[in-house]
Amino acid sequence: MPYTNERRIAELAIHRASILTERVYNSQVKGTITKGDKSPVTIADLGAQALIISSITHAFPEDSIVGEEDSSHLRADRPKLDLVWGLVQDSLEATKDQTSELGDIRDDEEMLAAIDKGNHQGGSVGRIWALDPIDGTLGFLRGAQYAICLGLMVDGKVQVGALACPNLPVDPGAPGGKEGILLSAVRGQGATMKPLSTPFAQGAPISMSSVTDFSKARFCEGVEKGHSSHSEQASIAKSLGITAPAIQMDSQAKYASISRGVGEIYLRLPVSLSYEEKIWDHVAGSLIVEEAGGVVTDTYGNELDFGQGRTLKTNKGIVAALRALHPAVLKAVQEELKGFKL
Ligand SMILES: Nc1ncnc2c1ncn2[C@@H]1O[C@H](COP(=O)(O)O)[C@@H](OP(=O)(O)O)[C@H]1O
Ligand SMILES: [Mg+2]
Ligand SMILES: [Mg+2]
Ligand SMILES: [Mg+2]
Repeated sequence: MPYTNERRIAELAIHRASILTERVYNSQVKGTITKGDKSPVTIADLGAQALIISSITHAFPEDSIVGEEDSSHLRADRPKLDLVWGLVQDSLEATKDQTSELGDIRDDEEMLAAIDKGNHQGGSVGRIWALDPIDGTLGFLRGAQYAICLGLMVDGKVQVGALACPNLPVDPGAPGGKEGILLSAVRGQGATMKPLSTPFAQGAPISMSSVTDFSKARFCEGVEKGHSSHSEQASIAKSLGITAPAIQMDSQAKYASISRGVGEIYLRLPVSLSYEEKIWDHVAGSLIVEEAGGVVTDTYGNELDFGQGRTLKTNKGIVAALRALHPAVLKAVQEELKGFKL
């Protein structure tokens, strides 16, 4: 089957990174830095990016990588660099049985170089991985949902996607139970899920819910009001006859959630006309939802065009829904946004 090895390496790489992010999540020291756009990045984002990029480079040395972060802050801050290098070494040690498949990192210089290999500009030619080492950094800092997200685009089209959601329950029916899931998909081969604690296990196929009655449907949205318009999303839900309150969570855990039947719709309506969605915020999640029986478009009803560079330049917002519900959801979105100058 095509992309079997890419899927396996993607799953193992994000699992390896999750050992580091969970260690930081459970510790007091997050080492938060505020980036130029005022958003936060932590030592966990940087360590996870290093581990994943070095794993991908080991397995597929010819491939390019678009990663969210860069090493500039670490190069200017020796104590933070030492902290990240220590965490990376611990995670390499914890996964040393995977060194032949995922490779090693010899020293802190090699770690910094791995982080910076994510500086590719993207585009519609060749094999390009898109990586979000921690999606939902604000959720991560709040002790809520976050996701480690990795996908492979070939000539601008997503072919492989993998998501680790360390804080989603393994059994959605038992929210207090064991946490941590690993989802993946290959285009045309379906989506699967397994506990994050068993990355070598065979994943179980997942599919979206079969609820087609809006009065029983649920929609997901982000927590951050600055990232999507809650008021417009509420008004759309009302116009569709949705009565259940919105399921709010940070990160691509929303895509993970609807792809395994918890919620039927994910809306991300733009709050500003100028913001361009980043490809790493959608590559993995959108493929997993499509392979689980959903449709993902922007608010114009257009496919997401991942071949435009590091951002989804030609798209605005996200409308993800169960295939049978998508046309009605899109119509309601477009009605609501009429005055917004789409
Ligand atoms: N104005 C904006 N509109 C939409 N998304 C935004 C935004 N500002 C930041 N984001 C993105 O929203 C992502 C989190 O999504 P959500 O709000 O669904 O949890 C962030 O990912 P990171 O946390 O990886 O930086 C960031 O890329
Ligand atoms: Mg960020
Ligand atoms: Mg993100
Ligand atoms: Mg991120």
